[in-house]
Amino acid sequence: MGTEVLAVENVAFRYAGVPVLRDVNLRVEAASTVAVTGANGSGKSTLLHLLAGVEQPAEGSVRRRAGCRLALLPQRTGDIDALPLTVAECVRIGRFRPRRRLNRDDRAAVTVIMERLDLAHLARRRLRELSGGQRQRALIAQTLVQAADVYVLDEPTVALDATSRRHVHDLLAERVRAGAAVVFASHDAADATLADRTVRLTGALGHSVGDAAVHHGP
Ligand SMILES: Nc1ncnc2c1ncn2[C@@H]1O[C@H](COP(=O)(O)OP(=O)(O)OP(=O)(O)O)[C@@H](O)[C@H]1O
Repeated sequence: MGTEVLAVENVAFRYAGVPVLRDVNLRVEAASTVAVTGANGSGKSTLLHLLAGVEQPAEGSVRRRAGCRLALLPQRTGDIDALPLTVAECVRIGRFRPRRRLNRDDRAAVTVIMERLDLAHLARRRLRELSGGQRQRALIAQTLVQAADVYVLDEPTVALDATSRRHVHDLLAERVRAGAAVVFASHDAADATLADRTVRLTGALGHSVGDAAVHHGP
């Protein structure tokens, strides 16, 4: 077994008393990929928020390895579109540290990720002037430019064309080969074939109670 970076044990979660997840168990190891699948409303985003510490479980525990650096790509909301940010500024935010200017490594990482995600020609364009897929690429770049031990991505490729999707898959595979863990949500079962392990949230009774079934291997 690999080194554990994140673990979810017997977790339950409720929004204002309404159960969304129960009995969820998940172990995330370094240098591995975990897919979280399930229908709309089954609790994928909620589970990712618990992993990232954005939400706290009602029951059970979420453990993160000490010092674990986590980069989160939230599911797209309209909020970001209203910000007066250029693509380059959006990506640089991924390297932001309080009271420190971006150094040469930071700037090089920004340049590389923008090239890899075909964003260089859009660097000065404002996010709100972009197509949905272009904007999603900018946000993925902001996440992947971070030096993280775990990348948690909520439906990263949902708005992307086949070429961009392949670029993102290649980048994620590289991060894993370099020792990071990747956890991503998808409602596309085919995406799960990319993962070493899949957590399927079944949304029992067709509504919002998700049970996790963990399968090993693609
Ligand atoms: N802030 C909230 N307050 C109350 N209920 C919420 C909130 N966010 C999500 N829910 C509910 O929790 C359930 C799980 O939502 P979640 O967003 O985790 O699902 P999902 O699997 O990510 O869905 P999708 O595939 O549509 O993105 C849904 O029934 C949803 O209505």
